Amino acid sequence: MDYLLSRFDPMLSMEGLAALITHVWVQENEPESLTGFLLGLVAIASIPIILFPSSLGTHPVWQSYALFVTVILSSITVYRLSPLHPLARHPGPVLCRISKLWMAYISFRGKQHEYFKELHLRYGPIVRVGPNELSVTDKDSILIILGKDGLPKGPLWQGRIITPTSQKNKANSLISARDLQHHAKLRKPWNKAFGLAPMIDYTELVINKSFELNKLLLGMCRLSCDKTGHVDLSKWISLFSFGHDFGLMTEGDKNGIMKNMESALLPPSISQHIPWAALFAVEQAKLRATRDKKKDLFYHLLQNVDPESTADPFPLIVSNSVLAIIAGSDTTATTLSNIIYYLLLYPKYMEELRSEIEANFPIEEHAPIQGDKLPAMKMLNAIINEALRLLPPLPTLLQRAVPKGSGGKLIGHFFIPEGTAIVIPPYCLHRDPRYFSPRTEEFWPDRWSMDKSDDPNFVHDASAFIPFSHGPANCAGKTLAIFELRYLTAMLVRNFNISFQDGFAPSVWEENLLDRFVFTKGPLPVKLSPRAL
Ligand code: HEM
Repeated sequence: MDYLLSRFDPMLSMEGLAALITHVWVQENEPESLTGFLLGLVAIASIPIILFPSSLGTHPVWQSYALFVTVILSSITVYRLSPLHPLARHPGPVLCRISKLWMAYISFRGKQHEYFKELHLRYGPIVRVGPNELSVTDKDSILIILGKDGLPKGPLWQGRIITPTSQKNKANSLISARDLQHHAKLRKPWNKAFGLAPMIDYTELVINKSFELNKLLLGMCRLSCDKTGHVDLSKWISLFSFGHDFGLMTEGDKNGIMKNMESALLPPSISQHIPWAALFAVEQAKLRATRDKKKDLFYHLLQNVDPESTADPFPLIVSNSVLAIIAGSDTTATTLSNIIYYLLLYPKYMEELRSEIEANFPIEEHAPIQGDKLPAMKMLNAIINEALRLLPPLPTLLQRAVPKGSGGKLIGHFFIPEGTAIVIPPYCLHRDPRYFSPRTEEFWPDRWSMDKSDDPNFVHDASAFIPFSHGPANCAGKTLAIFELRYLTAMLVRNFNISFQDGFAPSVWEENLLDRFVFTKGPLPVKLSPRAL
């Protein structure tokens, strides 16, 4: 005893105690600012040093800090792995249960969607993918989590806040609004801006943009002596989608905006901020506010601004222009490129689709592609759906969270404690044989037109098909996106013969798809020749 007392060090003992108390406090009160949190830790760890300076005679100061860090990390690890943790009953890899750092690494590698699929295969429909996070692939949970009376957005939006330039812009960003009422308020102008009348204006803009792309591609074919253009179709499709009348298709990406945007998707997929986008948005907003009178999305959003909530529409248009660019361009461009990729991989469907398009808009007669006929074209829509099923452009992180103070939520047989984040990964649901089989992993558009009664083993559960998410925070631009997908696919397939360039290994396309919250893609080198000049 005397020996123990003689070895007792008040500074180190208090350091250990401070670390345990800090862990308990952090558990209850999640810090919002990383800098504030780190400064707080240094301040707490310094208290024992200030109170017991005499101990410094026997220990260097760094030992005191090292002990604090070791105790707090060990305490967190033990608690997260222990049966005392509220999510202890849910299976998941040890590294995921200990820390989010492991998932940040997986995210960095870009194959998060495949990792989630492996986890669900190994552990079942509910997997613990983070210390306080679950991933769920039971389709019955979709309504409970994403539906009308579902949960607000999850903590990932805390870190992904776009337009961080000012509080005003933050408060106006629809996609990162975590409070249900605030989200509903911000969503109203978007819903109106995608109503029937505005959609007529947008379809005209999409048709003009498609003509522009058609003309550019034809021009490239004409330039070569064999009338065959060698192009990276993925790049041109991106210019088309991102172009949204920013002149990128005709002038090219002179300022590297698109390139910047793609590289800017990596940091937020790990830590989360895209400041350059705010600058571009401010430019766009100025342009819109001063001289541009086109009846595009910005025009309609401004028309529907709630005058009580935003006297000055500028912050609204800034955050919305970033949102429209980010939410709408990569998603549409990747899906369009995926559709062409699958059609090149499965020429049978290219031919069937071409016959359907020709039957409606014969190329010899120069019949214009009519938007109102597209929804009834079975093969066209089956092909689009099948590409969205296999490669949903937002593959993994549809995230919601049980709010603190709510008391928790019952999801099926499971009670989910407050503070838990829940992910519904479309990529995993879409490739789950419980919902789509047979040929679950194959591109098989016919599944969309088959009659269930033809084959008792045939499963096609469209309620598990959620490329645009579900509920009050689903994709606001879905109608526009679907129109763009239908129109441009029909135009390209009718007007051009398309094939992979020699030497391009098609498998590289899927290898290059990286899950950076939305998919980013690599080049799609194709040969194009006009079907009628
Ligand atoms: C193929 C194309 C597209 C796909 C697959 C897609 C998919 C999605 C998904 C999965 C979400 C997330 C919803 C959630 O967290 O539950 C979303 C949100 C959103 N999308 Fe799209 N999107 C596409 C194109 C577009 C376009 C063209 C626009 C508009 C220009 C757009 C605007 C938005 C907006 C504003 C949100 C946020 C909605 C909210 O938080 O209420 N999207 N989209």
